Amino acid sequence: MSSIPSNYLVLLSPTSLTGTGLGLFVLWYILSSVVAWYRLRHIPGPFIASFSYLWHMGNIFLGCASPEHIALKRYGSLVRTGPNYVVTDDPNILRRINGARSSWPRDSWYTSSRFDPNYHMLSLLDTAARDTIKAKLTSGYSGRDVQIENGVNTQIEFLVETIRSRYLSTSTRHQPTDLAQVIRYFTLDVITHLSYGTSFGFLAAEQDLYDYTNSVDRFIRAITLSVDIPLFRWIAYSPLLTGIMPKASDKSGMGKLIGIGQKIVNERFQDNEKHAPDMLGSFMRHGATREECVSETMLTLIAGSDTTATAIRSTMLYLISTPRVYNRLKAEIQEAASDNRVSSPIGVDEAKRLPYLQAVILEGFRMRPPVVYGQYKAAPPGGETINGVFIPGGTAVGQNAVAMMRSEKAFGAGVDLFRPERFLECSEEARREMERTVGLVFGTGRWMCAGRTVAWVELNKIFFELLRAFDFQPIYPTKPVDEESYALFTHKNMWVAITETA
Ligand code: HEM
Repeated sequence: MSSIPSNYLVLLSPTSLTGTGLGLFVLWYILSSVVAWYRLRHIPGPFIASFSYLWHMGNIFLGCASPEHIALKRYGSLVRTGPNYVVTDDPNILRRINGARSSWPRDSWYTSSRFDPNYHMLSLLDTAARDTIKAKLTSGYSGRDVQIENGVNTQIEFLVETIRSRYLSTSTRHQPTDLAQVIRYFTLDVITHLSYGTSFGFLAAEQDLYDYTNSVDRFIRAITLSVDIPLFRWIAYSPLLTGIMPKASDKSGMGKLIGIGQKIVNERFQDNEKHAPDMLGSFMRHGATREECVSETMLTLIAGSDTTATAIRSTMLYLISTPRVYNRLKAEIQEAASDNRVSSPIGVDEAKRLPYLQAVILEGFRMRPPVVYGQYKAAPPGGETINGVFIPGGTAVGQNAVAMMRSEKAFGAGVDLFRPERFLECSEEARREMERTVGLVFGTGRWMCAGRTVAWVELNKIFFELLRAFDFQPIYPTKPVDEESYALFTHKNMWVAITETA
């Protein structure tokens, strides 16, 4: 019997097999990186992003996605940020690829907004399936079936009452207040009130119920990695990790909120209670199933709390650090209130008649568009040429909202400065165009944010009511807030002293 020569046995030893495996992996990595680089080599961007996701990973680890995306302006309006990612700050490109008749579907980037086994409107890739579910939800989101303004009024009144009773500083009492957290609780209460007919009571409890906001903060890096990096996305949604995903049976975190939502939905379906004047009632009346109602009401909370909170906190931050703007807005508010031109809380129609308030809201969005980048759509199979640049089929093209909002072409000089006057010192036509561009923070076309009516109602009321009742002063002016940015912003430690309005 012939035996294997000893020099072949050496080749089969564990050390040499590991070495060969490693070598093959390195070879595969180099070849696939070259192939990835080659495909989109004509699109400029950071070199490291042309063959790897390291540019994104760096932003995620350092929490600096916003400044890094703003800095991409130097490469032009179509910039490569990953092997298959391109972002744009050109409003016309975004309108084109997101338009009602566009043939660009959602890229697989969207799947990772899923937080339980069921898909919701935002995570569905199939356009027809997403349109079908959207049709069942539209009346709830748009306010046709839900008294959005009444719901927001109730929560604003409660916020003002709560600040007055708990967070007020006087000449004899110093009461530092973390406005970042107060606003986060407010937006959570608004959205749960509108969705389920009863707020979950974050502000009343004056604490992070079920450790929800803490758990979102703790996992923000892991969540963003699984959103942006295909390999991490695959791992996060593989059967390997189903055990660690949020579950309705969890005692805390997102799972706990899913559990509470599921209980409310189950009770409604048990009693066939379809008439409630909230979003859940509307979804049921328009034929959403029990599972769809659980996922879609939870989505309102995920999509509608930290986004709106970012807009409120950022605008408040710029207001309290810009005395000229603060005083001018305060004067407009006091004049409208003393002339009895406004209700209490102010109505949206009344707020729209206050030009400076409107300019402040737009400028706040411009300085900090709550969704920093993303919303990638996939180029159709044959590819498409945009502004003279060929985009091969399957390339994911997304929005660089922060760079778009800092465009001199769209907003004139001094784009890094908070200056609401830019919306007032121009022709009506120029103002309308700037307003249209700011509106892109909600996306555009067929994919536009479903909850923008809710957000606009909140924003039209909150600054007026906060500044009508109170004055705000940053306690640490050299570091008024801790801010990080991923696909969304996070704000912590926004310590202010709040006093009765002078
Ligand atoms: C200032 C606040 C907000 C901003 C800046 C914002 C921004 C966005 C953006 C950029 C998108 C994605 C658009 C795309 O895919 O191209 C989106 C989608 C969505 N937003 Fe908002 N949003 C805000 C508030 C809200 C609120 C309050 C709600 C809930 C009441 C909400 C619910 C949703 C939903 C359900 C989607 C998915 C829509 C779909 O799949 O068609 N958002 N939002």
